[in-house]
Amino acid sequence: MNQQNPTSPRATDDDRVAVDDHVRVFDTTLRDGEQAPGFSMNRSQKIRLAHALEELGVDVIEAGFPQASPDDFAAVAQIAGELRRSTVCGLSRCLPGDIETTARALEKAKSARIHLFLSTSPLHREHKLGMSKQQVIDTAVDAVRRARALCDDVEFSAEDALRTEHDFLAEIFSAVLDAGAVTLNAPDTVGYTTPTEVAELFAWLRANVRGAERAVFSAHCHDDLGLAVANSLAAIGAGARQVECTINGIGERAGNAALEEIVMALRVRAPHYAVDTRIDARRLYPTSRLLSRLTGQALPRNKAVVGENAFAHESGIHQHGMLKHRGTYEIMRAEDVGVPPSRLVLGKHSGRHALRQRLEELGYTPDEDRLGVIFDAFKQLADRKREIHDGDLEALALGRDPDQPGPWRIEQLHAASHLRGGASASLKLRHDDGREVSEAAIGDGPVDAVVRAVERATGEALPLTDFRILSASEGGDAQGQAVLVVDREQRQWCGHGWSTDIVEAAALAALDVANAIARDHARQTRKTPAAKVVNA
Ligand SMILES: CC(=O)SCCNC(=O)CCNC(=O)[C@H](O)C(C)(C)COP(=O)(O)OP(=O)(O)OC[C@H]1O[C@@H](n2cnc3c(N)ncnc32)[C@H](O)[C@@H]1OP(=O)(O)O
Ligand SMILES: CC(C)C(=O)C(=O)O
Ligand SMILES: [Mg+2]
Repeated sequence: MNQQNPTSPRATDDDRVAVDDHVRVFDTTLRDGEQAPGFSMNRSQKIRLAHALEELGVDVIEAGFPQASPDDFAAVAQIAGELRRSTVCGLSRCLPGDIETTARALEKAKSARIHLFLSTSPLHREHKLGMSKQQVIDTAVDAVRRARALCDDVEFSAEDALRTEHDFLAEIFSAVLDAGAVTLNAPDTVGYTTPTEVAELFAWLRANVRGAERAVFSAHCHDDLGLAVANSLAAIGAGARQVECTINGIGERAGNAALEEIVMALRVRAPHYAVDTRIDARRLYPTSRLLSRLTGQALPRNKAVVGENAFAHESGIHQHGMLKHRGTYEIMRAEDVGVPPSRLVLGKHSGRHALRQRLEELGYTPDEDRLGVIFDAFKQLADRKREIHDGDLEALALGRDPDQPGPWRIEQLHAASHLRGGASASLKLRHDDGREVSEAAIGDGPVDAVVRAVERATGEALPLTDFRILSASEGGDAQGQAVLVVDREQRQWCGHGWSTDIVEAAALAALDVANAIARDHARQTRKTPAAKVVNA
């Protein structure tokens, strides 16, 4: 591959242009994020996310690429008309038609930006655009002038900047700055650069672009080598004062730099970076969850800052430390990024300290001998199940069979799929208090029907936000694990069911949630204190 190896002259400290300590957050979830396969959103979803981004405190929202389609135009126009605090930006090629369309889409914005881009690297100039260096400069300058005639705030991006010759990059940035651009973006379009290289480039540009003191330099890093956040931070360290990023790091190919990671790196390591954004970090988790829900794309559990495991601890040694002082194993507080308080997950790696703490929170105070018996049973159970839930613990504490924590148990189940779509299910449940209930329901498929039947029989609404079947063992008679997530009363309930029959696994998972809700209501009547991790 024809990789450029541009020289990397270094700027001396004396050459540097003074910069302020505000890093502008330019969010491109609705443009670069949305253009990646699997992440497209309809207009009303985009509007919803745009409002959430404004609430989050994003400085600039790239709302779309108005020339791309009538719907993209309409979404950008509606976002421009509705937002009042964030600048609304539209992406545009360096073509008169694109620029006019983008300006029209932004007409109603309180604060608007046209974002022009044109490739500058030799590979793109030669093979993609078929343009000489001079043609690239002339096209960019002409476009910036046209855009400035329609909008005061114009950003220019040199696409594939990180594989562009440094002196050509400085030349084109100087020219577009003269023509009226305000923000100069040097994107690592293909995620090729490294932190050292990107820092050298930004320092060099600040020293060598004519009029650099008037410009805001911007970084836009892709994650092809998993370096997007590190590269963005390195650019900020070298004077970039705008960072382009996306919620959950979604974006073209491996994605863009994750907004929540950059924001929290700058905040957690504040003395190191000495700059900050205006993001309300407590909105990070809700915004991340909203995006996942809108796109239907779940996050990996171990995703930094906003993943399910980011503030969860299962291993005994960590839990012991957390119970003494949470700074032992956490560098930021869950509540500061809007995540519900840290939780100790009980599983096969947990120890007695965490077990005792959770039992006490549930209202059980076993003596040392009894705790030892419960702990042995807990370890055996944990070897079979991935996570131990409160219902399991209560059953162990009460000496009941933890696989059937109740109060509802399935006595009979029947489900059938119908030939031209649809399915029905009927079941009989028995309650610990002796009641027996039989119910039937229809649904889009057998899983839907069985969940509806559990709802009717238990009287608990189960609005599903996620349903998955995982293979829990191997071979032809593999056990399936159904995982079912319900959002209710501003809480998330997660149920599990195991069976070789996936419909039965789904019924058990639905019953697991209905039982957990029923037990929670019973517990609240007993006024048991809520779980918490000891202070920092
Ligand atoms: C790095 C990035 O993320 S850039 C943004 C990428 N995002 C997208 O492409 C999503 C939206 N895109 C689209 O909907 C379509 O590509 C459209 C509507 C913009 C254009 O569609 P078409 O006119 O059919 O062109 P197509 O996409 O096939 O090819 C791109 C054309 O734009 C030209 N082009 C590419 N970048 C630029 C630019 N920055 N300035 C001017 N022209 C450009 C190409 O040379 C090519 O021109 P040609 O048609 O004269 O050969
Ligand atoms: C349009 C530009 C900024 C881009 O997305 C890229 O180069 O990655
Ligand atoms: Mg990009």
